[in-house]
Amino acid sequence: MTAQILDGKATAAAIKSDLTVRVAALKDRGITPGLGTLLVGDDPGSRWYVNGKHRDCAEVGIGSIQRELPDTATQEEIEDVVRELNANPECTGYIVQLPLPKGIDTNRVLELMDPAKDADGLHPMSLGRLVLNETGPLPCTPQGVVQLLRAHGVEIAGAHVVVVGRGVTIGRSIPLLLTRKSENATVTQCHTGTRDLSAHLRQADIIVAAAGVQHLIKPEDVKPGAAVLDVGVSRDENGKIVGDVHPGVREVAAWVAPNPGGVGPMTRAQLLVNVVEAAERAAAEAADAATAG
Ligand SMILES: Nc1nc(=O)c2c([nH]1)NC[C@@H]1CN(c3ccc(C(=O)N[C@@H](CCC(=O)O)C(=O)O)cc3)C=[N+]21
Repeated sequence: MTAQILDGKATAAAIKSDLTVRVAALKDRGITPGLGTLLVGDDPGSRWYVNGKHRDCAEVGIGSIQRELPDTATQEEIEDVVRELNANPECTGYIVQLPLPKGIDTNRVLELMDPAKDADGLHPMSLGRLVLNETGPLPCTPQGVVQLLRAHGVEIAGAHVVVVGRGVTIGRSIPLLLTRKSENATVTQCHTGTRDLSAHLRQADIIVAAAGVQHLIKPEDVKPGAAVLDVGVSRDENGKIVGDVHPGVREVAAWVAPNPGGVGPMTRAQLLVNVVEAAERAAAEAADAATAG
């Protein structure tokens, strides 16, 4: 039997259709959510992602604010754009596309962002709130993984999840999300220093592969019936995307999130969720202030 597909495209489309209704409701109250992006440099992949985000915004009725700088931009020039987006009332949420050029202090840029406008969930304040179980924007790819599993009825509560990777945008925060009471998974985090990765993988009910190592997850390392999510992105000599999961895994697993077509579209959908929720929070705070005053 071949695995069923965790269909990120279809799930993202359903999320977007729900958001379209919520955006219309905000507009009725005089609020138009707007997503800002700052792209530094002209990497074609990064440009492609950023353009995709603005296409998504147009689909659900969110406004777009696009800012670009050349790859020779200085720390100060980047920070000036961040300050401008912080102050810009049309921009209710924004992202600084990563990675930034060599020599730029990325954490300083992220810390300068208004946390109320953090659409990526990667601001230190947002990550701190996640640790503290407070509400706030969630990191897009990790939350995309959770929503993709939920949408397909894959049991998370009590499951043993093995995450491979410890990058800031994905690997580090997935255990924080999945071990919340609302998810109740048990999580093992593996990385390049893990001694016997295969032994850990064979225990997993759910594998989240975010290492960026081509075909790292082999069929013989997967427990029959497991769910395997491919979040790894590398490129072959022709520039085609190659994931972390060997194609043969489809013959062993019960569920597979392919790459492309799995978690990627969910990342983009969650970005829109964060923008809409930030606008909803701001609207609720404004209404509270009005009644209090
Ligand atoms: N501040 C910031 N936030 C990010 O969220 C961010 C970033 N920087 N830098 C780069 C990574 C990468 N990323 C992807 C988003 C969507 C797809 C996606 O939709 N992929 C499609 C198509 C893939 C293709 O064909 O190229 C798919 O998986 O089906 C992929 C990758 C967001 N990132």
